[in-house]
Amino acid sequence: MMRIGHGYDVHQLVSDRDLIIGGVEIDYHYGLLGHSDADVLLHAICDAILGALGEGDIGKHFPDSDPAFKGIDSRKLLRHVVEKMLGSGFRIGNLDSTIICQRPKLAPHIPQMVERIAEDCQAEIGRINVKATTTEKLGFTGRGEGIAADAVVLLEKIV
Ligand SMILES: Nc1ccn([C@@H]2O[C@H](COP(=O)(O)O)[C@@H](O)[C@H]2O)c(=O)n1
Ligand SMILES: C[C@@]1(CO)OP(=O)(O)OP(=O)(O)OC[C@H]1O
Repeated sequence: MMRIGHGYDVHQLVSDRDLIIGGVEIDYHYGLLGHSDADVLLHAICDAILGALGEGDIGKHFPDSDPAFKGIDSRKLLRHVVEKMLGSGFRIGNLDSTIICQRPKLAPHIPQMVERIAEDCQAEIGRINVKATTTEKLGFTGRGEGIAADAVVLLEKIV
């Protein structure tokens, strides 16, 4: 049996915050604003896995009203979601994702993001794909007001 899920997230870019995407800290003069570390890609991936499991979304499992999640490393949230997935008898078939970001240039950081996501998902590197695109300076991402990410995941039943 297979299950498909999709996730999408957006965070605002502001000064005085670290920029953490895909579990990787990126040197930049703006960072993403959020209750957690605001890792927009990992949030989209959590939502995709939860969606495939029919388990709602990240806000249901980790409410931003709960101080326990303030400033939390989103890799911890992803690992928690992955434990839930494995506990339900599923593993990652493959995962594809896109970071929608005008600046900074993300390509040099993508291999490290893939490594960390694969580790947290308990999946082989070959099952994980991360892409980046600008929006040719159009829209809120193009103006550098925020970064968006989306993710699609296929889960396979463990036999
Ligand atoms: N923040 C970004 C956005 C894109 N890239 C890479 O640039 C290539 C071209 O992007 P388009 O917007 O023209 O689709 C693509 O290969 C992206 O991986 C990037 O490194 N950082
Ligand atoms: C992750 C959580 C919880 O700290 O906070 P944020 O970092 O604001 O992120 P968001 O994508 O709005 O998702 C859900 C939240 O509950």
